[in-house]
Amino acid sequence: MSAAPLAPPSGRFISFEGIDGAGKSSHLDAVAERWQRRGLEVVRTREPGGTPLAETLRDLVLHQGMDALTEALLIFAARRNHLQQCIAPALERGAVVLCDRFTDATFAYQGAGRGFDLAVLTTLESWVQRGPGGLRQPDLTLWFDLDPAVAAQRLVAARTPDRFERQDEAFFHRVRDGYRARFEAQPERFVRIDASQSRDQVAVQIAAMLAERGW
Ligand SMILES: Nc1ncnc2c1ncn2[C@@H]1O[C@H](COP(=O)(O)OP(=O)(O)OP(=O)(O)O)[C@@H](O)[C@H]1O
Ligand SMILES: Cc1cn([C@H]2C[C@H](O)[C@@H](COP(=O)(O)O)O2)c(=O)[nH]c1=O
Repeated sequence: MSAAPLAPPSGRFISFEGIDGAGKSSHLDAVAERWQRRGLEVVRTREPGGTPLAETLRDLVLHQGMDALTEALLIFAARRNHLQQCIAPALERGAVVLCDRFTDATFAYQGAGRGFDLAVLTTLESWVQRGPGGLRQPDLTLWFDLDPAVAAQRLVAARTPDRFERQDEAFFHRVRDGYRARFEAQPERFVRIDASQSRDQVAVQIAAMLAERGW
């Protein structure tokens, strides 16, 4: 008997998460190409960013000094605009949305990394992400889990660091712990990817995870 045909995940919202340098972006592109080859509309986007307004806010957040509350408010303002202008319309059209980071990053970076009040983040999340169907969250989140020391080595050669990438290793240990806490709290939404492996081995993990879902 032949296997059931693969059904690409129309109208699904998939986020890619992890500390800086974990390897998300490379694999997001590969997943997008896989589904585009099958004729699916794929929207590749990122946070902060994804719309002209949100990209302007991204530039401020990544390059201007500010306190933690200002940072959190700008990130959620960018997210609100991104959800309204880009993500929600794409999902309604039946596209699959692949987003390089979403709100788990805010809980990991602003919450665990900066020590910002998690209750305030939860309130902002509910204001910004509430829609007709309830709180908008990714359907699936791929967490690229990597030791911060390894991520830092990968990034050294890659580019000039922004405000977050200049943080010390202790900051990224806290961010990683923040991601782990999200992963443990919502195991049904998350898949942990062992990002310490080679690019090819990481691609195999992702392919296996997609195959499990028939995607
Ligand atoms: N499995 C891997 N092994 C070794 N190097 C890798 C691996 N995956 C990615 N890299 C390299 O590490 C660097 C960071 O990768 P990438 O930009 O995909 O990470 P990222 O998680 O998207 O980072 P950021 O969030 O900071 O943009 C790049 O130079 C990339 O070529
Ligand atoms: C969504 C989001 C992002 N950040 C930080 C994490 C990264 O250091 C940068 C984005 O850069 P990338 O190269 O596109 O990964 O922004 C954050 O602190 N909080 C967030 O909610």
